[in-house]
Amino acid sequence: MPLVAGVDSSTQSCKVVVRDAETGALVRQGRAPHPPGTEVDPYAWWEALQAAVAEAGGLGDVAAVSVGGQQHGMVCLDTSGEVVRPALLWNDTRSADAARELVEEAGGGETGRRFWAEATGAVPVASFTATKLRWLARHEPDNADRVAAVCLPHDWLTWRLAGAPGLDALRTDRGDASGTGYWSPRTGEYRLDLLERAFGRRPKVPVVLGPAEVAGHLDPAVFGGGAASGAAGPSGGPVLLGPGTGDNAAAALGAGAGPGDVVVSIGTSGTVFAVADTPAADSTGAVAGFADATGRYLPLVCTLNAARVLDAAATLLGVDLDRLGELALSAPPGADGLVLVPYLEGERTPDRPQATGELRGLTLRTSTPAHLARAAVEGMLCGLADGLDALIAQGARADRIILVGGGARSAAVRRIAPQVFGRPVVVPPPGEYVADGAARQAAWVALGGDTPPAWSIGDTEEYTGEAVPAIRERYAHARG
Ligand SMILES: Nc1ncnc2c1ncn2[C@@H]1O[C@H](COP(=O)(O)OP(=O)(O)O)[C@@H](O)[C@H]1O
Ligand SMILES: O=C(CO)[C@@H](O)[C@H](O)COP(=O)(O)O
Repeated sequence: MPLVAGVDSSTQSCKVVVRDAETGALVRQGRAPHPPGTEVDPYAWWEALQAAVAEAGGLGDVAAVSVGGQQHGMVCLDTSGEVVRPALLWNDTRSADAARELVEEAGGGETGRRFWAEATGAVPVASFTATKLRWLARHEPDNADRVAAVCLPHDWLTWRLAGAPGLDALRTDRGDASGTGYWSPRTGEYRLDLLERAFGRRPKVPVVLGPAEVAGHLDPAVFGGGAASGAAGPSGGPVLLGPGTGDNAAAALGAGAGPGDVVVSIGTSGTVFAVADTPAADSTGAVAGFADATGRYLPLVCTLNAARVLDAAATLLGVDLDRLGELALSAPPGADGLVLVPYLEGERTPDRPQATGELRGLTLRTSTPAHLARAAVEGMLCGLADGLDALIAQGARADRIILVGGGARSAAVRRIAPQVFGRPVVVPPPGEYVADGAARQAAWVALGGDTPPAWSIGDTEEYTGEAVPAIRERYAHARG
């Protein structure tokens, strides 16, 4: 019974699961928080990973480990492998002007957007690594001069697990490479010319591995040495490191998404994505044509405002998340016309990095905690419903909608989602689907084979409900 470990180094926390490689059965798990903010010292992720591994009972008996991580974050390293500056995260919008510049320089308007969509699968927005590099070159030239290599959060953590053995040992995978803005999912090659266009030169980038290739071996020294601390695999051999991937690609693997499935993930980000056999190139910029973790593609829509909209509404009302959900369910569908456009961190889809949130339809009748709670849940879901429309417009089938992420733990979200989406949603048992996907990849690396091992995700629950079109109509009017 070989064991494997999967890591989810996401925006708010690090989660580690240890599972049976063959059956997928959960053996143990751990988690540790990440610091807040959109600019984070990567060593904070490293410390959280170590704490989460310790809580999960160490890695001494696992055959392989894979890391799933928040996408796009810019981790810059100097020639000695030291971090040049804190990482800029996917939800840091300071590079919005850089994104606009890159589109302008490619011809602007539809021409510029089409250029990028065809070259890299996606139109640049502030989230993507290429725009952050442009920002760095413009605003911090001294730091930019020190950059010898650029990589992403999961690449850096995998490299640290290997003992940080020199910049040539940096590895990534197709899924995360596809969120940089300088890698083409269609050709499977870097576009170093576009990296140079963004940054002014070509720092080293990680080698892109195939879905089950070995990225290296766990360094015996990283957890203090000795087999019990994770120095050696169960048979005394080295612990394999999987290629890892971006958190959404890992969630697709963890939730067992297949043809016809659309995954809606409600974490810090809201994402709507499908596994596809062909790459996407949406010049409107709504759908990012990423790659997945199995050799296929992952067309994806991402909003900046998801579970934290619920956190913010709960704070405003002075209640916890369970009470927020009860309040939301006690108000009528449509909240009697109260609409929250929840652009609390600006927004990425639609591309409005400077936007702020708006509450519309306040009356004496709607000025209640229940109405506000309902408007928060509905507003967040409306942003995701727009994403679902965009994905379908790009050819995705949506035979089944699978709801995952921290926000899916809310009964109100699960019950209101069908009214907003106009379709039933399927909810797997509460779990850490990104970490699970990373673990499934690790099992694939450990066991070999052409496809990942077949793991069951357990019994799903289906939530149904009549569509309430007025919710989206009023939202569309309010968001403009
Ligand atoms: N019972 C719950 N009801 C509503 N939201 C919840 C609940 N439990 C967790 N969450 C939300 O989940 C979010 C974290 O989700 P997660 O998927 O772990 O995020 P990330 O992967 O971005 O770090 C938090 O913002 C929190 O509000
Ligand atoms: O930017 C994207 C996808 O393009 C985000 O989905 C990040 O990958 C962060 O994910 P979470 O931490 O919210 O799961």
